[in-house]
Amino acid sequence: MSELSGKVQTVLGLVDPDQLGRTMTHEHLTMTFECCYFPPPPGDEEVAENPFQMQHMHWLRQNPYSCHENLLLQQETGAVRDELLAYRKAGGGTIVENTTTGIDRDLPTLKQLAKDTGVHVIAGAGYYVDSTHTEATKRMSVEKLTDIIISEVLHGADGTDIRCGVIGEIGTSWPITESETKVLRATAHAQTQLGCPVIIHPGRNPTAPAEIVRILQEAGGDISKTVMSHLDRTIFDDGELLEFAKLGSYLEYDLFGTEMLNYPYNLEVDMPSDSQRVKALAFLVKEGYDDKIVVAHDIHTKNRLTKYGGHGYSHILKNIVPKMLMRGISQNQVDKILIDNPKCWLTFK
Ligand SMILES: CCC(=O)NCCS(=O)(=O)O
Repeated sequence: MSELSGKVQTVLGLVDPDQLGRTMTHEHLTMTFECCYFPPPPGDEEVAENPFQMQHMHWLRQNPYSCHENLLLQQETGAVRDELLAYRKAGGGTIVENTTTGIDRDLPTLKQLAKDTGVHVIAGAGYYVDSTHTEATKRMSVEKLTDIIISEVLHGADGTDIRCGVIGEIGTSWPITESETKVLRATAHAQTQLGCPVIIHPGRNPTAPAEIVRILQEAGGDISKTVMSHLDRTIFDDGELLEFAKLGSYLEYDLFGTEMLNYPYNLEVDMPSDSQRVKALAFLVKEGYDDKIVVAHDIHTKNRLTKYGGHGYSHILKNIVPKMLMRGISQNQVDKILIDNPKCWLTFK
């Protein structure tokens, strides 16, 4: 049995799972999203380059990916520190920080934030989507990728001794590319050896989550210890959602606080409102999946910080939980979603 078994690995070391408390399973504290810049609508170029004034905040909420400066969350460590202190005050205990190779993971900053705020921070191993893979990454064998991911968990990542406590978010596009398929296989192999939690970013197609599960399963992955992220922008049909839920992964609704009319990466998608997200959670609870739901905000742009008029990392605790209770999700079920399910997922086998 490894020393990790029965423990959770934070950037400050191993902790007992009971110490985690309320947990957001998918956030970013420092990263860049420049890989996913999307040009502004014609005529909006000026506002796009002049974003941080009150009169531009609505535009920025509608077009978060069309302003270069908005994509540089790594410039806001001071504001994020204040937000984490507020998160603790609101009853939060832990944040899973999903920044992987390709979007500027910064482990020393995560460690400092954990020290400064008392929030448990769990860092992610592995690789984001194909468009961020280097040529060297694309040339690697599954075995080499597996070795790197295992080393990020056992020894530390990016030349530091700071260890990752989950694999992911592992990025995939749609269709899934050859390089992403290798990373998924390596993820499953590493998970088999480590008994660790895995979290996946699916491409923007309703069939993507099931296809990813198939690839992981074929490579020996443990789907019961895997979170499928971003379901709120991926699967919309109740029947399809239940079919996917049967496959046994954790079901993550992680874009709480994001409300936009035109989702630029897939105009077919109608991004749900927070009320619709709560409705989806209530539906899954009614269908018996309360042991499988996890939630988060996936903050990855500046405008979502309270400093810029955004909802911040405490929005779920302050605003969504009361709404969940109003819509028939019991306190016991809320506690499962915020405490028990993340704890179970994050504990090494
Ligand atoms: C790095 C953050 C991230 O990937 N977030 C998901 C954005 S979206 O694919 O849901 O638009």
